[in-house]
Amino acid sequence: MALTPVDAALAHLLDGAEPRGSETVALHDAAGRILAAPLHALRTQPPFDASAMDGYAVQAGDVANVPAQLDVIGVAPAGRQFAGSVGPGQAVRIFTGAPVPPGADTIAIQENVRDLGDGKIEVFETVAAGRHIRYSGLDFKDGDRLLDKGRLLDAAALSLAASANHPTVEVVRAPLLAIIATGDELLLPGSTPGPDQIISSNAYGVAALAREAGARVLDLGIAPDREDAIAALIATARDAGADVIVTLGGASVGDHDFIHDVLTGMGVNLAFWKIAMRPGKPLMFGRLGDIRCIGLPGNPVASLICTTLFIKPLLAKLGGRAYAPPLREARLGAAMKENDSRQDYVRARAVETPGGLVATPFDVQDSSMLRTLSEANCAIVRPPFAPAAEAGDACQVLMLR
Ligand SMILES: Nc1nc2c(c(=O)[nH]1)N[C@H]1C(S)=C(S)[C@@H](COP(=O)(O)OP(=O)(O)OC[C@H]3O[C@@H](n4cnc5c(N)ncnc54)[C@H](O)[C@@H]3O)O[C@H]1N2
Ligand code: MOO
Repeated sequence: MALTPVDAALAHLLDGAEPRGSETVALHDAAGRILAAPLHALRTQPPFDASAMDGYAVQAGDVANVPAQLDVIGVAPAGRQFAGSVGPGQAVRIFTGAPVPPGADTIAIQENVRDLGDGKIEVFETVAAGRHIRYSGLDFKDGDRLLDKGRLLDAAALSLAASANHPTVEVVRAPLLAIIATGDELLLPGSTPGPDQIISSNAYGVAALAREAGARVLDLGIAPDREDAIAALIATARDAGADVIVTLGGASVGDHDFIHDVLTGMGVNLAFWKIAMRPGKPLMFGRLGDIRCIGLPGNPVASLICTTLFIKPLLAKLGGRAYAPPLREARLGAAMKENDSRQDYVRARAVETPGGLVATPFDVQDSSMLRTLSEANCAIVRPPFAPAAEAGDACQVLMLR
């Protein structure tokens, strides 16, 4: 079977992926979530003409010529409006956020006022009508559409929703990703490995990337290299309501690589198996009913690069989010040899220079090496059949951090 090109593989994954339902959450639980419906104001803000400063509510005509003496007839703190109205020659002591009393049309800030005692003040700076007044509805009016469907609920959006008097918001249901590691050689971190055993690492990075895309994660642990054991965990994931099931390892063609047979045996119609990419060649994808099933290669670097390029965009789309892997233009810091038929993601270190970003590939690119992946901050993208390139040549990089 021909290797599926990277773009075609991604298109298969994203085909038909849409948000699945919504849920109501309290504002404090809504940070980072995606609005499932437009949000409208349930009130007007400010609901009255409000003073923007501490000072005195006055008539502008009274302070056109200064100094001007006025009688203070009352007080208006925030939350308690002055009951009367302000007439000529009169002032009301007012504080930021308080309703401007009827009759007053401007605010003399207290820095420009001298208290003469006996309820009298002297204003010694003129103030134009309308100064320091926030008119009713300045921010928003009852019924205004404040936030669009699909909006990420960041700090400003959450405070706005609260201000508009919403105690809860309707957000897109976060997709559930189930992760199943496979392999007789694997043990959980913290175990004491036997001489032929290693520690299962891939699930932790895959889960972290999935959460960055807004997904919930169900880590189902490790299945031994037995078809019935792997199938049982896939059934557990399905019963738990997973939107996406990811298996780690067993995706290739060895005698102990069962994922292909397990998935097809459970009725998954594979859209592709094996892609024109390095690392990541054995990737496979298909659907079990509504559930997207992805067989990730076991090599740790392959599993994380594939998650970045394929699973993050899928989870983002299922969660109603905009996401594209972060690609940047750069220049090579070292020569690279010509590429073969697979799109190569070459771990590299990129630095900002006055002439732009310069990416230098690491010498050793074995896809088992997590230390180099954690030292890399990008992967140089080498398209299929890219010719040999010199240091200084333009290239594209996938930023990893
Ligand atoms: N004859 C061929 N052999 C291989 C091919 C091929 O095309 N023909 N492809 C190679 C490539 S590329 C990759 S990638 C690997 C991936 O194979 P599998 O998906 O079947 O992965 P495993 O064989 O199960 O494991 C590979 C490697 O990764 C380790 N591993 C697996 N799971 C984990 C985990 N959860 N955490 C940490 N490490 C894990 C496993 O112990 C192996 O060392 O196949 C090549 N072979
Ligand atoms: O996906 Mo494999 O890592 O090319 O080693």
